[in-house]
Amino acid sequence: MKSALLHPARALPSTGHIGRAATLALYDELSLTPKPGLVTLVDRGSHDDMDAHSFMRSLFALRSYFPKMAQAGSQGASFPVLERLGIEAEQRMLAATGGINTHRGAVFMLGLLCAAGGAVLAEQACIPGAAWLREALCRHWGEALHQRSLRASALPGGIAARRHGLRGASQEAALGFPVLFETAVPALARAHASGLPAPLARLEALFHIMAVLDDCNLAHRAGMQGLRHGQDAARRFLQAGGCAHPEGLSRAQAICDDFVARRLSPGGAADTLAAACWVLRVCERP
Ligand SMILES: CC(C)(COP(=O)(O)OP(=O)(O)OC[C@H]1O[C@@H](n2cnc3c(N)ncnc32)[C@H](O[C@H]2O[C@H](COP(=O)(O)OP(=O)(O)OP(=O)(O)O)[C@@H](O)[C@H]2O)[C@@H]1O)[C@@H](O)C(=O)NCCC(=O)NCCS
Ligand SMILES: Nc1ncnc2[nH]cnc12
Repeated sequence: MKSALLHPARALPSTGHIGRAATLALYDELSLTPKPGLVTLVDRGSHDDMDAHSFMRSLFALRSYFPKMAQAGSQGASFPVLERLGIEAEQRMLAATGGINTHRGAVFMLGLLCAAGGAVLAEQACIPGAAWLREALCRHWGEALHQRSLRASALPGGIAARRHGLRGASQEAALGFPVLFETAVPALARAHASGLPAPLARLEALFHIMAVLDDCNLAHRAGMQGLRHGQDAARRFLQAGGCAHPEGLSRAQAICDDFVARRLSPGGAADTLAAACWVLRVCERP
C-alpha cells in the first residue's frame, strides 16, 4: 500500500514544505482576480476595513504557524496543543492587522490540514494523498472536533450557524471537511485537467464551492436570503458554462459587482479554495 503512494520523481516533503505550502496557497487565493465580494490584490470587494495590505501583513504574521502545525501533527499532538497554537496564531494575525479578522477561518482549517499532513508523513513516510489526509484528520482529532462543534460560539460565523442551522467552520471540520474533499479538490483538479489557465481553474473551483458551502459569512451579513442568493448565483454561472464559456469572465465580473452592491463576501468559500490549492500543492494524488 505504502509503495503505491510513493512517487519516484518527487522527493518526500518535509513538515516545513507542508507548512510553507499553506502560505503559498493563501497567496493563490488572495491573488485571484476577480473574486465575488472578496479582497483581491487590486480591490477590496465588499470590505471597508481590509485590503490586500492587511492580507499580506496577516500572511507574514502566520508564516511560521503552519510549519509548526505540521510538526505538531507529525509528533501526534493532542487537540488542545493544536488549539493553543491556533489561538496564538490568531492573536498574531490580529496584532498584525490592527484587530481585523483576515484569516481566522484559514488559521483553523489550514492549520488542521497541515497537522493532518504532518501525521501522514510520520505514519506513512510518503507524499500525502487527499484521502489519507482526511482519514488522519478524523482519526486523530475527529472526536475532539465533534465536541468542539457542540460548544456555543460567540463569533459571527458561529452565531449565524446556530441561528440558521448551518454547517459552519466547526461542523465542516468535525465532518472531515466534506466540501473541501468532495467538491473543492475534485473541481480544482478537473478544471486544471480541462486545460483552463491556473487563475480560471481557481475561479471555477471557487464557484463550485460557493454553490454548496453553508458560508456563514454570507449568512452573518445578509441572512439566509444572502446565502441562498450567493449559492444560486454560483450555480447559474456554472450551469451556463462557467469559466470555459467565452463570456465566462464577464459573467463572473457581473457577479462580483452584484456582490459588492449587496455587501456580500463569501469568506468561508475563500478559505476552502485556499485549502484546495494547498491539497494540490502537497498531495501526490488529489
Ligand atoms: C472554530 C473557529 C474557526 C470559530 O468559528 P466560528 O464559526 O465559531 O466563528 P467565526 O470566526 O465567525 O467563523 C469562522 C471563520 O471560518 C470561515 N467560514 C465561514 N463559514 C464557513 C464554512 N461553512 N466552512 C468553513 N469555513 C467557514 C470564515 O473565515 C473567513 O472569513 C473571515 C473574514 O470574514 P469577514 O466577514 O470579513 O469578518 P468577520 O469578522 O467575520 O465579520 P464582519 O466583518 O463581516 O462583521 C476570515 O477569517 C476568513 O478566514 C469565518 O470567519 C475558531 O476561531 C477556533 O476554534 N479557533 C481555535 C483556534 C484554532 O484555529 N485552532 C486550530 C486548530 S484546532
Ligand atoms: N480574499 C478574501 N477577502 C475577504 N475575506 C476573506 N477570507 C479569506 N480570504 C478572503
